[in-house]
Amino acid sequence: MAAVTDDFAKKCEIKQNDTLGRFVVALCNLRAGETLLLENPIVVLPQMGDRRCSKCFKLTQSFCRKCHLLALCEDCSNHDERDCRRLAEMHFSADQVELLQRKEHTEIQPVLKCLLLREHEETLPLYEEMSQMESQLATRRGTDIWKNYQEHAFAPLDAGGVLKQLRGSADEDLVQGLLGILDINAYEIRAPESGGAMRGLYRRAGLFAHSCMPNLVISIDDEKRIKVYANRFIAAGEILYNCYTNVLLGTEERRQILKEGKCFDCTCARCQDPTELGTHMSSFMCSHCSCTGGYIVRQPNTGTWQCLLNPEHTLKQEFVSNMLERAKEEIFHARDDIYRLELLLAKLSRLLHRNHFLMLDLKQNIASILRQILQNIATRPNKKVYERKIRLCQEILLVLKVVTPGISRLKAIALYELANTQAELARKMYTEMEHSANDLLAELERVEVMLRESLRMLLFEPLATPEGQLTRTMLRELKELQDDMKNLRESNDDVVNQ
Ligand SMILES: C[S@@+](CC[C@H](N)C(=O)[O-])C[C@H]1O[C@@H](n2cnc3c(N)ncnc32)[C@H](O)[C@@H]1O
Repeated sequence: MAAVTDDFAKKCEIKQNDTLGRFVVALCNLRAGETLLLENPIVVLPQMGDRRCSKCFKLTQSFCRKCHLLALCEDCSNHDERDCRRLAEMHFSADQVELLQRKEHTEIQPVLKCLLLREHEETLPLYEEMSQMESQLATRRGTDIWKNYQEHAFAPLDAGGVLKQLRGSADEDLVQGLLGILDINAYEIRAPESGGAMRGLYRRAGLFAHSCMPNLVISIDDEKRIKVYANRFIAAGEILYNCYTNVLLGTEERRQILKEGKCFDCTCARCQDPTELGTHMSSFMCSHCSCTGGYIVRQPNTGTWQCLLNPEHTLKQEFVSNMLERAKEEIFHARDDIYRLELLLAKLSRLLHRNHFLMLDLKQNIASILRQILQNIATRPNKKVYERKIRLCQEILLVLKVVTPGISRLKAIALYELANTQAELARKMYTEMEHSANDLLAELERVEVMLRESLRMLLFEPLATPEGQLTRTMLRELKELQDDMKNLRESNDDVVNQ
């Protein structure tokens, strides 16, 4: 059952306008890191196309043997008793069950879970609140996603006789509306299997408007409870913004995801700025010979790609789209191969700005492979491997500092990676006698500053999250670092006193 903390009522106000629909503003000044909302989900559902056990959420193709309609894996013996009983009393024929259980009709499950909220007195208020949420029904009508839901949710639910057995009426618009509400409002949550994802719908957390420069951080713990906190000081009256997409994508990509997935055009400061706040995360290098150092950016009003130094130097949209498609494909094929990734990075650096989102993607890929190499003691990596990873972390951090100012998980993790690698390199150089004890101490002092900065951001994360766990590891590592520094200082004092 969804529980909302008092924080939201005390610190937030729900407003409405023509552009945003309902949105949330701060009722009072908020400190960086201050919690605004802790909330349990109304429903937890698989991502589109997946089928998950109603009890443990593992991927499955099995169904409950009593109700026949809700998924239940072989390891679980039961799911919500009320839902099971309600569906079992509908007594579907073998043909109906066969239709409703078909592999391709995965979207039946989310619709059923939502409609079942309406069947019980206790959950009816949740259903009513959920049905107030934005569904973008009119915008989605007749689109591909509508047709997909028609085929894999409404048609089988209708033909299988489920809709007419439910308490209230349920027509095509209701089914499409519920699926729209999930697509527009649900948050991605971690699935039981590593790297997997599913969705959670929250009463209050779904009300925050979007900005590509958000002032909120969203974190969902292992119990699927959402925590929303301020990433910077927020003055009373400011609109509270979450980011619905990946901040490390370029403007066109972010806007396309928002348009297709959430049905609106983002007008935030970053989307309006052709240089993306000076980061050039979507800029091309101007290859005109008279134009060294010129960057070609997309003008948001006209959509033309023009050099900032010389506006006559332009690129055609078709060239840009094809080039990016090709680059994405090459990155995909080069994944896990550090040599190919480095070669691609060098090749693309002649076409794309060093901070272009695809360059950042490549740099993150390379940094992650370098992490694995450095963790493997047997490979005895040389100094250059550490230095390359440090350089990449620094380059990524420079961009993150602009696009995720304030408290940021991404920035905290990049800083931790940098600090860790710098500490390892300093220790290695000391062991190999390339560093004196004083050099090592100075380096570890710099690392300590970075670790503390990273920890200051991660301390707001709930413990039952990967970042919360990382915080524990970091606290231990910080203590070990401080012990090392103490020993180094003491051994220095011994030398001086002799
Ligand atoms: C998760 S809902 C937010 C709550 C919603 N406004 C409501 O009334 O229930 C997302 C929807 O809010 C609107 N929205 C959110 N952020 C927006 C923005 N920056 N610009 C325009 N519309 C926005 C869009 O209609 C979008 O589909």
